[in-house]
Amino acid sequence: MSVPGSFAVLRVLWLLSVFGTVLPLDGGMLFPRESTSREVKELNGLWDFRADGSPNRNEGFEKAWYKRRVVQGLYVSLFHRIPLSIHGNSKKKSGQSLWRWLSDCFKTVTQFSHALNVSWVNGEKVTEHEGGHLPFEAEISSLIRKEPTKPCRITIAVNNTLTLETLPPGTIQYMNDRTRYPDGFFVQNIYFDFFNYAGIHRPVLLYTTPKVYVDDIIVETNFMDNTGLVRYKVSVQGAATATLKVTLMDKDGHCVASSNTPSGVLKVVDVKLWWPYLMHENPGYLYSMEVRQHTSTYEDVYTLPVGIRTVNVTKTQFLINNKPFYFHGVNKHEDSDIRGKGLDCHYPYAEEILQMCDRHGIVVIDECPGVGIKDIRSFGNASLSHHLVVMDELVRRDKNHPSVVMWSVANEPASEMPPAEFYFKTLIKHTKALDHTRPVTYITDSNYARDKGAPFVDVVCVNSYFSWYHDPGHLEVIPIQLNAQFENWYGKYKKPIIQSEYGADALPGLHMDPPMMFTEEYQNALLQSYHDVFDQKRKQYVIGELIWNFADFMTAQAIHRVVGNKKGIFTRQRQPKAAAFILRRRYWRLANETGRLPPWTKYPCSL
Ligand SMILES: Cc1cc(=O)oc2cc(O[C@@H]3O[C@H](C(=O)O)[C@@H](O)[C@H](O)[C@H]3O)ccc12
Repeated sequence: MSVPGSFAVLRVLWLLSVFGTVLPLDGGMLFPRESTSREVKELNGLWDFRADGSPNRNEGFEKAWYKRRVVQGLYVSLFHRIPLSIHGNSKKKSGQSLWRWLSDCFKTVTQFSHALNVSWVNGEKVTEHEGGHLPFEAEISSLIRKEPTKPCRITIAVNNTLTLETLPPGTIQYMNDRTRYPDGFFVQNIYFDFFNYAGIHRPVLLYTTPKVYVDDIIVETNFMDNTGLVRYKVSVQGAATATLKVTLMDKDGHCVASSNTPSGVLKVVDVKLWWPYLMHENPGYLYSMEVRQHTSTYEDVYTLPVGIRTVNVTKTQFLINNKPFYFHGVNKHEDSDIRGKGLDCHYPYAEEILQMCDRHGIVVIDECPGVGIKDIRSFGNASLSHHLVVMDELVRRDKNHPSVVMWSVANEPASEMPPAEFYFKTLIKHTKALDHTRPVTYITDSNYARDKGAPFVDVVCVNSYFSWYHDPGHLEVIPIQLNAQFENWYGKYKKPIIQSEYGADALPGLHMDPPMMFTEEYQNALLQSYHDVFDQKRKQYVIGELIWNFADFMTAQAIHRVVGNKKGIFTRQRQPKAAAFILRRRYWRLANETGRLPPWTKYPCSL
């Protein structure tokens, strides 16, 4: 790590807001990978943990906890949930936020030639970041200790308080009626339906680069006939000039194209396109782009997986490689029984998950944490500015994933409110300016006639819960209401439509005939009714159906949540409910109709 002439960079891949300022977005955010010039160390495992429960919630800063190990006798692992909500008592209104402090100490790790001595870093503040869903990093070479035997300490303070201007937004509400609540009692109000976990949820990584290094790579792909076109741009930091060698290799490591310039177009003869699973016998084909830069003193090597594919939208279709693609699958949440929030995630998915999707040909709509924008005050300039930065961060992180075919800027905002028009016009224009190769959407549950942001999206994504939240128990309304939903949206906007959420809660093992709400039979019947309508409309302009939800997940406690949301087709422990079999049969039927099955799928996937 302390190789002479190298930078050490601390990368926090995910935690809830650390301090409160937005950093300017310059530089790349390439996923840290090992190479002959780079080392990566994962700092996962047990961290010391301390919640700041002091009356003004500020003791950690006042007493500079970052100057020593934080100890409370409670240890948490990165991938263990920290099920602390911030409901509780606080004496002072100004200091309502509950900070959690985590520290990790370590000594030299043998595979590195020098001392590995990093911390926050050893009492020195290195960075701060607003927003809990996207990675940030800091260069810490100057803070690394020189003596290899001295332990090093990283301290991170995290705070999951949500305000009107955070993403997701929330409010803190004090309950001042002393006949009903104790002194200082407050609650965190949220407008979304998942548990507001605190803590570090994704890997913290320490990695090195040479002082002159490949900072970013942008890749855009296309093809003509059987020639693939890979337009690329490499940014180098640390030197005004550097010599570059860009080599594109196929799966067998054979060079298929190369260049010596920092930007250009690589031509790939007899290209193997990146195809979604079930659209081709060989889905998820990835080339490797090796970028090798050197000066007289430094050499850096970074290898990026590259899938060559195109995405286009017409009035009625979503085209991948000019072939109609039908979205079908699950929405997933970052939640499971043991880990709580971890790598199996949402808003947005973890980089490791996107890498897996790249490899397997799983198509992803990449959504930012703009969920629960319900209060009109969250459409103000401060919120919008932050939202633009979050989209910068998301596109910067995920732009090179072939699996990511569309950006979603929000989920179920109050898009019928007047300020939503300017808000979404600006946000979508900004996102398109960041990436002109992908369509942009947000997920709406507003009425088609009143939605103010829909004119700006490329694909209309609609959530609806007929015979659940509306007309509960009346499955017979689904054909009429779902048909009307589609006709209304398409009639007004002439854009393709995805049913981005539909579903019903089901308690595993609860049965009734005739079906009643919350039984497995009701969930089945509801899905089947929706599917009948999808089967008519997908011949026209409906381009997808995404079930809510892959698995049951934890939420805030509420009278309509029975230890969390039970709309999973799997339980929170990933055991199937009856609906999982309905979905499996349906997806194989769709695949048989429209797809290309890899040879190994013949068994056990027959209907
Ligand atoms: C009360 C309610 C009514 C309604 O019509 O829709 C709706 C949608 C809600 O959130 C979305 O649906 C999922 C669900 O309720 O199961 C959520 O988990 C998801 O995050 C939301 O996109 C909530 C409540 C209502």
